[in-house]
Amino acid sequence: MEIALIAHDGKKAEMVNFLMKHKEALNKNNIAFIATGTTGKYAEQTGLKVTRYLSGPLGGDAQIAARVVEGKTNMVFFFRDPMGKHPHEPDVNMLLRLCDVHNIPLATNPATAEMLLDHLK
Ligand SMILES: O=C(CO)COP(=O)(O)O
Repeated sequence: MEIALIAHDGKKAEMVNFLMKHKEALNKNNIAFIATGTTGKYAEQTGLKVTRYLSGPLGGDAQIAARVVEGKTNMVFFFRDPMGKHPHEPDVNMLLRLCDVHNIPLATNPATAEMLLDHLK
């Protein structure tokens, strides 16, 4: 199964904490990780093997949205920063919308991501 990891700048620390906290579970299952560029770099620092796409503002969200549409990505952890303004907001909304269109589980905060992860165990 493929899980996409994405975090806005204000949420990258939460993503790293989440990945560290659940390292064992994430490594135990047969999961392939993909990520937007900078999130992927942070995720790699936790020891995860990650395929990195472009940074969000350069089209990384759109690349991951395409994988969702193609049925390649099975789950999305997108820790959005509700306090931030993002130049690529249309891409962000597109990804969120397409997860709903294709019924792909989407966690926009660590609490929900933990519940999804529990389901995988
Ligand atoms: O902007 C993002 C999501 O919309 C994330 O992109 P980065 O992981 O490259 O910071």
